[in-house]
Amino acid sequence: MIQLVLIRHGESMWNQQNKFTGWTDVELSENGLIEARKAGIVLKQHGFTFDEAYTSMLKRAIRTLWIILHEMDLMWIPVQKSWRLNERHYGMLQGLNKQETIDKYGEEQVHEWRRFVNISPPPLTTEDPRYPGNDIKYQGLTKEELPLTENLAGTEKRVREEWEEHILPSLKVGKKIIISAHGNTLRALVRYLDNLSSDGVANLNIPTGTPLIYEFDETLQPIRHYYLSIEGELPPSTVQKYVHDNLL
Ligand SMILES: O=C(O)[C@H](O)COP(=O)(O)O
Repeated sequence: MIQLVLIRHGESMWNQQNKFTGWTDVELSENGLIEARKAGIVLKQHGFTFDEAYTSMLKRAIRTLWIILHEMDLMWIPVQKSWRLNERHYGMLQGLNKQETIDKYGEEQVHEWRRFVNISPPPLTTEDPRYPGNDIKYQGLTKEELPLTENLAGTEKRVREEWEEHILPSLKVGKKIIISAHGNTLRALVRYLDNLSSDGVANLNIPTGTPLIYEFDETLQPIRHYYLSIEGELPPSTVQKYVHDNLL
């Protein structure tokens, strides 16, 4: 049986302030730092270890991974950072408070922007300071790869590229892998792994800082998945969703 560990970064400063974050490079909150440390302790206590790690270009996911690997004395393993694992880009919504956006545009429009696969929030212009083309982290990306906004289909496409190009080949040769990423990139991966419809993940909100363990058979077909806590396995249905997701 092959295992894969997925973890959404610990609570960020903008999760705490209920703001649309996307590619904005915000820090973890104090609570998020504690969540990341707990995740490392839980994974170590339950006998997990890793050969490789994958994360995004955003510090909230990178620092979550660093804290976990530090707790497990695994800071020496190779870490692949990729923009393809970045959170979904939220366009002009980045930096806006989620509740204020609902008050302005209505719950239905905000739900469409957040969870409809083929709907994108209003786009940035290339002059906007939030445009990734103005960020040295993304200097290697083509103009087509640099988002002004993004729908979930676009997020899924780039996550699948990273999965097929780097992560799956490593799993196939028996590498033990952890992926530290974001709410929508992990929803995209879960949808792909479990072959779910877009409706199947519309109400799936992956909690921050809680290890999600996937088990595969020898043909890399998913057998089951569960969240891991100090007490052990938690069925997905029992996991306390992240607060801000419940606000919307
Ligand atoms: O980018 C964000 O704002 C959050 O991390 C995910 O937001 P969502 O749950 O509204 O997609």
